[in-house]
Amino acid sequence: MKIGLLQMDIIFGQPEKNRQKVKTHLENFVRDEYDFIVLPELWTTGYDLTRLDEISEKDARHSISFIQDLAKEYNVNIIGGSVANQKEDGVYNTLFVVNRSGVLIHQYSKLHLFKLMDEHLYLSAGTDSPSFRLEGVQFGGFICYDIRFPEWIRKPVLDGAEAIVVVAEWPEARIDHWITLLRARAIENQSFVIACNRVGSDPNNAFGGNSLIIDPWGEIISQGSLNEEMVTASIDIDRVKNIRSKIPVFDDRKPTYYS
Ligand SMILES: NC(=O)CCC(=O)C(=O)O
Repeated sequence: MKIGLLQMDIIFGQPEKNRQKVKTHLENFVRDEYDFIVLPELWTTGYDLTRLDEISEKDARHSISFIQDLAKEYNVNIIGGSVANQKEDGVYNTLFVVNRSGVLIHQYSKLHLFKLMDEHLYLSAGTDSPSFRLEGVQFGGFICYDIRFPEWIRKPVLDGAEAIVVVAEWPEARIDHWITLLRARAIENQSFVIACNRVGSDPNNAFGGNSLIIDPWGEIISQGSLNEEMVTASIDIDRVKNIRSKIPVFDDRKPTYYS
């Protein structure tokens, strides 16, 4: 299973320019025949939250159909990062997943809003399940700040997830937390972690790249730099079974004592 994390810089508040950027990157990289491409959090708008009324999309329609076309054209599954998704009752930060045939198979709106970046003032928290299944693999899909809540990441894993996908705009100032938390989520859940962060900066933050593909033993298989690039790795999902049989954490849990 070949994965590509599109660790891009995001042009602040310019959805059309960002879509063009993604298109160009895919044109340049598709020859490598990926199975999964992952985009970062809020990749159309960045954190231009004060202008969301103007630049967010009704039901994320435009970006979803854009990703659907790319998925079909390049025969690749796309975890379409997240986009600012305008609904009747507010704007959500929504991750969506499109399969190779261009079918939208999953949506998840960020549950934990990050006050330090003003999300609670402009965005609404979602209530969706993070679980989805694609190409015979069970996934949990999360957005940035969510990784600080291990009990939330655990949920899809208890439902059978073997890989955890994360899309993010994580600042460079806390990049040690990003790496440490993601390695911990991989080790404690004995799952692959596939995490795409952005690079570059906006008026408030410089972002830390370091997109990561981590195996279920916690080893980093591939790590991004601070530059715009495609971070890639091929993973063998059977490694999950192998690690889980070596240290049977899931058999040894004592959930009756945990609440
Ligand atoms: N976009 C986010 O959710 C950022 C989360 C973050 O920076 C953190 O430290 O947590």
